[in-house]
Amino acid sequence: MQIQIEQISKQYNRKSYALQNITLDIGQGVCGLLGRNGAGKTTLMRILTGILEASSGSVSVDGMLMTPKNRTRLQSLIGYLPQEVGFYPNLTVRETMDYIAILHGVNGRSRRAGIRAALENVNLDRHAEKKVRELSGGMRRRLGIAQAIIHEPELLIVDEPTTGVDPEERISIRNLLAEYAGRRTVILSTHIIEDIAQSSRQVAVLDRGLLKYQGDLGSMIREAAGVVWECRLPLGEDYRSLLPEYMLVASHYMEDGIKLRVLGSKQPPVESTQVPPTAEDAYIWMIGGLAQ
Ligand SMILES: Nc1ncnc2c1ncn2[C@@H]1O[C@H](COP(=O)(O)OP(=O)(O)OP(=O)(O)O)[C@@H](O)[C@H]1O
Repeated sequence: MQIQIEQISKQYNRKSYALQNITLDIGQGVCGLLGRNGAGKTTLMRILTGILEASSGSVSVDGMLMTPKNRTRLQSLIGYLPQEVGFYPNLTVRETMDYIAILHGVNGRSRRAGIRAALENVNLDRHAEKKVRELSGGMRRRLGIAQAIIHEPELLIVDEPTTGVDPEERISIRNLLAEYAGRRTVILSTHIIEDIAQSSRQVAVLDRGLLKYQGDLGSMIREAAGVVWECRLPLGEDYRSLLPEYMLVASHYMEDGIKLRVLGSKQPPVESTQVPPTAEDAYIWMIGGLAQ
């Protein structure tokens, strides 16, 4: 499936842009949409699903423009997992799926088979008779994915699927999304680089409504070549005043000093060596540093 986003802008008010002139082509596989809170990820995803209208620009899916006339047809090809899904706590997993399948118009025998397949896909089949209120955070996220794939969409859009889940669940969610993307397109938003590092063929970085990068992860990492430094400072030194122009990636306090990983185009004026960039370095470099 090919998704073309052309010059999309969105203003919720007249003062600022949530998205500004975003042009992005997305193909088969996992596309990681990276950005910190407020970057515009949810806004872009909602526009892609047809829930929200852009202020200007266009979206087309396999050549079909997202217009009011085409919306229902296109939405039948799209599955969406928002950040928060309002499940009924007293329904069981199976009842929840049944309810959602009916809303999608999946009926009869194909409904039962579809529910079974979706629950198997997310490893919830053994918990089908559990009440939603008895599920862990990670299991709820997996139920969210199951409801989004009940109609076997060609395009699956998931908004921050690993937020608030433990590390083991996070890996399991990443794997099942990668597996789903084997034959289809998955757009996954996150602010956690590890969520996309293994599986994403394409990466897009949003920052304050602007598209800072689109391409593959390897090229994104190369963008930060030559700007990553490991520095050593004596304990007690204030690195913020010594290195005010550098972006901090990590700091480690050791018994014999402070080890820092910083980003900057020139060698820092302290004991330092240049090191190869990681995906995280490249991401922080692109968004101009982490919020302090
Ligand atoms: N309904 C709304 N009305 C007004 N402003 C909004 C609305 N929804 C989002 N915004 C603003 O648009 C910008 C982008 O928000 P958006 O939720 O798309 O970002 P995000 O990258 O998904 O962040 P998060 O991960 O925190 O959800 C933010 O400045 C946000 O405050």
